[in-house]
Amino acid sequence: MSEPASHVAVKAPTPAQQIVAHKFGGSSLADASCFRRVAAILHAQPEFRQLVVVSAMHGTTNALIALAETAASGAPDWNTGWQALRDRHLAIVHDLLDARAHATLAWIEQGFAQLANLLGALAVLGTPNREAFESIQGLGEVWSARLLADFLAMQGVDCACLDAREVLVVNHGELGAAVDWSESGARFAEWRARHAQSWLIVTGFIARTRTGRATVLGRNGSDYSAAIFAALCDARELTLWGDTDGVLSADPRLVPDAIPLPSLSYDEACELAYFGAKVIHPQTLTPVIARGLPVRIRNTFHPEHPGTAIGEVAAVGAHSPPVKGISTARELAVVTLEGAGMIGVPGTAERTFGALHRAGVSVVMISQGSSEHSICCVVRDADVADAETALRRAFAAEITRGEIHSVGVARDISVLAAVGDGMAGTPGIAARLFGALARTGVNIRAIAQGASERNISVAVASADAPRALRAVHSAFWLSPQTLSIGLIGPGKVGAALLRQIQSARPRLLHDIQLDLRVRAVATSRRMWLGEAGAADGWNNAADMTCDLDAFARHVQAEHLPHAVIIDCSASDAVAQRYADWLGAGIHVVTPNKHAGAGPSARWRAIRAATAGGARFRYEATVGAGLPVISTLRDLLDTGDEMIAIDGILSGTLAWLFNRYDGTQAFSDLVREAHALGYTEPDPRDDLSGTDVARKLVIFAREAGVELDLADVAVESLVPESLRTHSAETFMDHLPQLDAAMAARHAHASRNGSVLRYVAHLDHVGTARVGLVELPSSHAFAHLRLTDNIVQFTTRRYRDNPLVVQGPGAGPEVTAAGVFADLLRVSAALGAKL
Ligand SMILES: NC(=O)C1=CN([C@@H]2O[C@H](COP(=O)(O)OP(=O)(O)OC[C@H]3O[C@@H](n4cnc5c(N)ncnc54)[C@H](O)[C@@H]3O)[C@@H](O)[C@H]2O)C=CC1
Ligand SMILES: N[C@@H](CC=O)C(=O)O
Repeated sequence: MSEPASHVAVKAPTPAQQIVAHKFGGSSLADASCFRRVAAILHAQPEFRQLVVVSAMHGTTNALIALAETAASGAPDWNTGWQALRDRHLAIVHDLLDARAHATLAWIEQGFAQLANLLGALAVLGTPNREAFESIQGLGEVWSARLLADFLAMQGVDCACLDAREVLVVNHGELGAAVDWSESGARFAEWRARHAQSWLIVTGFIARTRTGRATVLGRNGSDYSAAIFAALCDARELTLWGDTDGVLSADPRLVPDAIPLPSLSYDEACELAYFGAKVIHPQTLTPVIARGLPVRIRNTFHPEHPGTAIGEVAAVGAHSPPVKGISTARELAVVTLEGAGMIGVPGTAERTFGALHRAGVSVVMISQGSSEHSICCVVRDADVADAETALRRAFAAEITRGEIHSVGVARDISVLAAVGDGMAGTPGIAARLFGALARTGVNIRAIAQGASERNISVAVASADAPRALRAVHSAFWLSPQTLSIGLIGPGKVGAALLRQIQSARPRLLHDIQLDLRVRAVATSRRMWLGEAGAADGWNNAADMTCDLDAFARHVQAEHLPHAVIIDCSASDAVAQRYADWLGAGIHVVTPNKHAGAGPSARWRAIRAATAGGARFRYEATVGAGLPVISTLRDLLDTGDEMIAIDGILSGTLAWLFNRYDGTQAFSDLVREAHALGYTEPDPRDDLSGTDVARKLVIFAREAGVELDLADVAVESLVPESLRTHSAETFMDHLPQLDAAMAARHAHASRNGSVLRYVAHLDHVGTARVGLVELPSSHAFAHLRLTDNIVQFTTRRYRDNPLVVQGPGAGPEVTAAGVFADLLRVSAALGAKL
């Protein structure tokens, strides 16, 4: 009787004895210096025994396929391409092996002679021949493996080179090339018995069929070869060397700040590998998973980087996010079968997918609502006509009877999938995904999530895919929350805002991963469109005429999820654009009062345009940096009712009347206020009371009181004679204000009063602004500098009104108010504020 298995003395190799496997892709073997780099990496490994699987040199396989196609088409000019490929290989041999190159040159020449024979035969046949094609396609791996082996041997390495076609036997089936493990294992053991060298260099991509014909393993075949040979050698670990620092969290061409993932489980790697993360093909993982072999993805050009470790369970650290990465696939289509005839009928799904199978159509994603009224799937765009025809044929009878009323097709679709083992059992993942898509204005066409909860896939229009990908990537904190910002009006407030953003950017990026990118700046005459993070250099940029359409298009970049326009002008023409921008999903932040106090029809259109989700924030239009609009909103939102609003709403007029004591000219003070940046671009807007009247209209509309600028009774301090001049002429004639102001001041002083420009609004729409004499005991008489004061009398604050007081003008405080609005928009978009 044989001993129980547990007592059999198995002498397992110690880790030190076990072989480690490496695979180098084509980009790692592009030229002689790449070969040297690969050799240096291998020499740096601590392991004594190494298996090295190689791809063809970069571009060789495509060149061979092109040559085979040219020859098979009967075109005589394959010779030029053949010569170029031969010259490239010979040049690398000369560079790598110098005087010791004779033997290598001899086999390279032989190899190219063999290629010439095969191409000649194809040219004579004039038709593509699979056997010849596959022989030709695989030559690049034969050459690169032998060349690396010769180079290592020259360096004194004890190595053997294996042409995988000697041992690796595969059958081609529906799932691709399937390994005949028993025959391959026996052949490899036999070959190994004759080759005891400690380093083995093996050709990737190529194999033989059972009948001994040369064949190839298909897309990413070298990775698959590496996994197969690692399994045959019972390797301890497999490293796939490429040109990225591991598997990235998203396609870096679409998400430039995609991050390398430190670890993934096999399941996560399979999910991510399917689309987007092209660094590993799922097929590669099959032999690896079966043996629990750890895999590492590393960068040949950055070998110090640890890359991504793939194993049975991803290393879970404190910072392991539930979503590891987002993959995307383009060029897809949604096919929908719809009709009441499907409800409760068993076999509809079987018939649908059977028909697609028979038509050779691969199904990328499936979704069916529980009503069973429709079933939809995503297929490759190239297959969509076949899919539609197959379904129409399969359900012809039901379509004729009206039981199925449509086979719908939507093209230009991309699928985006959020992937991570940590998603399973974690509530809120889908909400965050869908919320991110909603906030960036992306419509979802179909949704699928398997019960493994490891992957949520959504189908979206391809035009939306880059924006959707970036939004979702940042929603899961895989990259910063990025806002593409355009600033209109880099005057006093705008310039202060640019400085504030510039100085806060590093902190926001580091602390809360919020990336505020000022990518466009416009004045009325010129604009700058760029990519920089804070528009530092816009002043030196070449002049470009201002075109607000081009400006908005640039700000709403396809590759950035959120766009914000900040209007720091005082322009009515700019305010006219808000509704369009908001309607297009661009958020608007502004201290410009022309929208809030403009024609009421336009105001309603602006508010209506926010229905799609774009935010409109305008706190700095009243009280500059003071929280007055938000205070009123909070009162009303919590059920309070506005009875009256009284106050001093102009920083300029507050400052003027706080300073004016009759001893100096009023006009000198106005000039000073202008220079300090308190006044409107045209100081008459302040002196005429219009600016205060606008603020009152903004308050009224916020409180739900219908009011237009014309409804406000306004006392202007600008004499009739100066109302129609240009702003410059007005400033020249300012002293014309002095006599009247001196008289008003003297009168107030005689009464023991002070002059203050006050505003009053009540819930029935009474609105007036004007200069009044107040007793020196009045609360409004004790303000400092540019202080505004706003007194809210409400149902709750009837006897003792709620008062907000503080600086109400000046570039810095106003810019801070605008900045706070920008951060509120960022928070609404998901920033961790
Ligand atoms: N200065 C302050 O204390 C406060 C200002 N505000 C508001 O902030 C805004 C800016 O004020 P300031 O910076 O003081 O004015 P400013 O005159 O210094 O700057 C205005 C800027 O807007 C630009 N601009 C004008 N028309 C334009 C157009 N059609 N297209 C593009 N750009 C245009 C100008 O070139 C200039 O760069 C105004 O709406 C003002 O009412 C609000 C609260 C306080
Ligand atoms: N010119 C305005 C600026 C703020 O709106 C003022 O003085 O209040």
